Amino acid sequence: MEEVEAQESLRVRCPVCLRELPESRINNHLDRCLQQGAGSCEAGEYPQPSSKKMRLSRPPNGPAATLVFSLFHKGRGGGLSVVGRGRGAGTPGKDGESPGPCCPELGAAPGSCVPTLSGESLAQKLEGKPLADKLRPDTLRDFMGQTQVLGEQTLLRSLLEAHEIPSVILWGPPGCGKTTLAHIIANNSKKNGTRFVPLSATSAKTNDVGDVIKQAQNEKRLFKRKTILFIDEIHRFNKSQQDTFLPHVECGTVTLIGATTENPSFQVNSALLSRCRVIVLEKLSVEAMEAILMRAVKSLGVQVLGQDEQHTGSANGSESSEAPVFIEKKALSTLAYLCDGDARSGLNGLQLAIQARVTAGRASHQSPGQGCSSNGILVTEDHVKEGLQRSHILYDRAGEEHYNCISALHKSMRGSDENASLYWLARMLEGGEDPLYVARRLVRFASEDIGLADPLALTQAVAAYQGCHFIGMPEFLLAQCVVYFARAPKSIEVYGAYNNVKACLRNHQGPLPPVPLHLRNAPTRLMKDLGYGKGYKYNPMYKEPVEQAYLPKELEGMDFFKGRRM
Ligand SMILES: Nc1ncnc2c1ncn2[C@@H]1O[C@H](COP(=O)(O)OP(=O)(O)OP(=O)(O)O)[C@@H](O)[C@H]1O
Repeated sequence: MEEVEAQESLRVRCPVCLRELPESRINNHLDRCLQQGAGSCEAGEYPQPSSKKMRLSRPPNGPAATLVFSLFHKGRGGGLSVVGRGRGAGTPGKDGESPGPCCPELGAAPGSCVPTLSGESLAQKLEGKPLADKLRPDTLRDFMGQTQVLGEQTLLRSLLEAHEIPSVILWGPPGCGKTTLAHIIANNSKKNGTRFVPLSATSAKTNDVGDVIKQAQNEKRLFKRKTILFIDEIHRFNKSQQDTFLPHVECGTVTLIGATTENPSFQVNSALLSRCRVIVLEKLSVEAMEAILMRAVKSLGVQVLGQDEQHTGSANGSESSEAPVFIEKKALSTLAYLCDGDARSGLNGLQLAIQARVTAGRASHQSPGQGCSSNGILVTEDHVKEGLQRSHILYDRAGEEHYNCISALHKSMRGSDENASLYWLARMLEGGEDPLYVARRLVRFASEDIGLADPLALTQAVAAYQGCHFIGMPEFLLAQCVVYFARAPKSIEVYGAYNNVKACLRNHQGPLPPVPLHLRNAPTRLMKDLGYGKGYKYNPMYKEPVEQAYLPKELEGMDFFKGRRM
């Protein structure tokens, strides 16, 4: 009797649904949980997430495997999310296959599928989640470009086809498909029962990682099931957070997929890096972008107009009562160019342009004579340009581009190339860079690179910095300063000499030499008695140059400007 009570009081957590149960019931519960799916959980016994951030959403009649082992949800503020794979707008059908017919003739890459977006009207299709999210591909067939790492005969492709996923770091610029690729790997690996757990390093805590690891250990031990841990923006974890999963990657408890826009050699713990393959994704090519955009317009039911075609009649034979929508082919090509290899920007730009036109079309329909054509709505190249937030396209303020551009500006000024200097400045400011960030760099440049060759440069830089505080967009103010600096004579004399002093201090063996007594101030009697200030020659009292040592004895004759003793 006592033994039964003891068993009842000992509670263990089911590794599948995370529910805590008496030990005596765990085996039966597990069998049900695994064989019949989440539905086997008795009423009211559906798992409660262990952490607040953990979301377990259950597809209406989905199997347990779908509940626990899938899903991939991209969210920038995501935290730990193990999300059930519901069939929302644009989500694929069973087994990761995209619904809807394969339509290679639509201009997308051969074999690509056009997802059917839910919603009756175009306006409804454009509502809710961003188009880029709705259209995130689930299969490699719809993943465009990046053939250097995913083309036929590449290592990664063979591994994916063999369901052998090594630990990888996906490194590439924003919107090039890192999360999408991880999403595809998730779908792929689900087929052999591998769990996929996504975390976002922007909000996940070390405890969240610990929870995932614990669960992965249980899964491995009890069911021989593998876990893939996807960490978005892995560079945001500090080195010690990265250390928490290092041993578990090493012993195979989890396969790690990290995504980063930052150079992993600086941002990822070197021990971790040496256990992962680094896959470098590139900005998407214009052709790949065109294919992505083409897939998007087809999924929206928007018709593409060639150069000389007129927009008449209904788009795509739509029977809907709303006006048909057309887009110029040129508009798509321009968008593909301007989005600078960032598919998210391209798709967002397309969505904004179409949305704006549809809204304007509706308004003019209500008050005729304001530009609505009875033949339908046309989206042109200009509309698409408007829809693009250039700031998000040309320049990535948070990423590597930020450092690349400021470095290019600094070097152009140093090289006295006023055209290049202005170009890099404009590229940053037009891309939305913080003017104060540039101004601070100018202050540094004035002292490091111009120095005493033109001491006024520093005054200019500080004035430019202050000016930035006074006016909204101080581009001309900064431009003036940048051109002044590009044209100014340069001197690194002080910069070099100071570095020599720093090196001298760093390399000094033993305690630093004391300040010579004659250079010390002697405000008290005691200090005077100790010899402070004794023998000091007050220069204004002498007509001729004063012979006096100012450096410690050991450094006598040192010339930091030449970096050696005289
Ligand atoms: N290679 C691709 N093929 C098809 N669609 C893509 C591709 N890359 C990106 N996309 C589209 O762009 C959207 C954004 O891509 P994704 O989230 O994968 O970018 P990312 O590289 O992870 O960016 P970030 O670093 O900003 O998170 C996806 O939802 C998808 O619709």
